[in-house]
Amino acid sequence: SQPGATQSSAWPARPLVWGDVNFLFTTDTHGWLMGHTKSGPPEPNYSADFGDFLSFTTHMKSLAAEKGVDLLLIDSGDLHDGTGLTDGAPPGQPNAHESNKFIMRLPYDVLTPGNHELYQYASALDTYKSFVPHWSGKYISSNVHLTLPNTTNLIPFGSPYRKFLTTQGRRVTAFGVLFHFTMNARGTQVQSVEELVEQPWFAQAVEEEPDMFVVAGHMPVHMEEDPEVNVNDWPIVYYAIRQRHPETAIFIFGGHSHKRNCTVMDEHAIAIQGGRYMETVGWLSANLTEGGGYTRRYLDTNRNTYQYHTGTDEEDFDTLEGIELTQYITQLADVWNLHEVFGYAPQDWYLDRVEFPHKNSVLTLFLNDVLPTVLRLGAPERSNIPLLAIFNRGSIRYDIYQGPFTRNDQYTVMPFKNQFFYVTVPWAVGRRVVDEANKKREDQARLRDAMRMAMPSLPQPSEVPFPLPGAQTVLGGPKEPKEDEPLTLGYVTQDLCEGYADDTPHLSIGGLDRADDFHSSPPLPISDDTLMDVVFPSFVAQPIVDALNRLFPGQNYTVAGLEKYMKWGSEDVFEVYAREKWN
Ligand SMILES: O=c1ccn([C@@H]2O[C@H](COP(=O)(O)O)[C@@H](O)[C@H]2O)c(=O)[nH]1
Repeated sequence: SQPGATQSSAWPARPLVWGDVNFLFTTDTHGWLMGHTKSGPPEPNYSADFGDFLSFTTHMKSLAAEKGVDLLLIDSGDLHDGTGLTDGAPPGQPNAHESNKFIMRLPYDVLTPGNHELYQYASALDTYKSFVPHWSGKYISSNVHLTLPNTTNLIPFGSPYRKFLTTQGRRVTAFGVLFHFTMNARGTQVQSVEELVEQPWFAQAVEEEPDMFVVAGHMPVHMEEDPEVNVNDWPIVYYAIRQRHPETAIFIFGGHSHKRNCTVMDEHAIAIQGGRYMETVGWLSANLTEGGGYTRRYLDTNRNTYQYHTGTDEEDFDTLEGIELTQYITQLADVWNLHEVFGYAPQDWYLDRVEFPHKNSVLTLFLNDVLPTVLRLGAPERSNIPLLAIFNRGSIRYDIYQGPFTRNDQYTVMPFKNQFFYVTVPWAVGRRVVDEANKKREDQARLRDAMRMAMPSLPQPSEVPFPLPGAQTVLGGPKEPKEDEPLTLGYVTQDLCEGYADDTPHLSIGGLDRADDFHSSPPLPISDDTLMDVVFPSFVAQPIVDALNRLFPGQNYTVAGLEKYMKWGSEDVFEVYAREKWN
């Protein structure tokens, strides 16, 4: 792991149960290739870096070969937007250009893009040119297309599908599916999942019966409250395959909601996903031959986990390639100055453990102090005009831990490069913008729910042989800790499949389901006709402009007509604040 990373003191509770077909899977890694290096709990649980992960997968592939079984490695997308390694490149270089070279060192069998691969055309194009070719067909994007500069023809972003033989000779048909993402950059195209399954090439690819279908997709395997994340179109893919092949094994690997979860779809189909930020490596094993059945496990990403499951120790765990990758990651972090300290955070602030406006919520810190401070510093000439700052919750991505606050931390909290725009309106209008913008989101969610109700519901699994024979230890609810075994803080997963699936038992860190909605700074004691500046990030300019036009008819606001509030963008905000207040 990276120099200075605090190692975990926790260990897995029981060995993995291997089947004849096994999977390791990642999703929503968002650039956390350095691992989590802080000492505040639960960070040490996730302290392995991508070099460690490479050593782990190498040992696991060897174990699979020794056992004469298959082991496939899958990723479900969102490789960048989340740390300095992916987003801290010098100006002009597309996100993830360097970090993608690290990912290319891993022996993935199937990868697929997430929505973050498509926000910026420059990164999408760079992925297409510098990353996709390396995978020789393993990077699959069944419903994503792109146009090359100065052309109009849509071409597949990755391969539309992949048919291959596993090392043990099993025939696999694989697809890669992204939810119907609509905020993608001009020059990229995402087909809806309904449209995808109607394509003649899709029907043709599905026609021939393989030993198993493997579908990696950037959509959650469960329903979510938040309309931005509640994009579970898996039943459409599932039915498209099931109609033709009633009993063929289907393995679905989801993502996007940043949670661990699992759904049994029928006796021969299961959908599962790991969490986010390289905190989880998922494990799924199945017997295709002896009466079926599955086991699953959510592994914490630390060296204890990796060594325990590969029967290695500090002496023989690291492979040369793993050590080399760790060193390359360290070097890039040094070259990009990611450990430069901007200030010292006086306490922890959490994203998901407490609710806004709790004093330990990173959202509270951001709205009540960070944003007002930085906006005032950034536009001193407007400091006599009252200010309402609006932001979208999804732009804040992680906790802040007490101690040195570095350039890398700035990217883990707020990686996006969005400008701040403003309009000057009477307070009577300004105070209603946030509610109005959120109302529209709720309307869209209701519409989507109505469409979903029109879809056939999933069959109830009957007598699903879960888990594999020999895996009984996995059942029976959370493992009781031994009296002398102190539990560390971490995830305690309750997914939709049978039994207990966390690999290492923990005291629950808690976690809240939140919508990615709009928030604003506290109300002002001013009269309705006082003019004020409403400031918001460019990423949400369209919904805010729409809300303003509904509230203030006749003004005809347009995104193109908006002015920048200050020179700093969202990626600078925490640096400016930490230098000002924590230094
Ligand atoms: O430029 C950007 C791009 C995205 N966001 C925020 O991120 C979420 C999507 O993140 P997921 O990990 O896919 O959930 C999006 O809804 C925005 O809130 C941003 O702020 N700026």
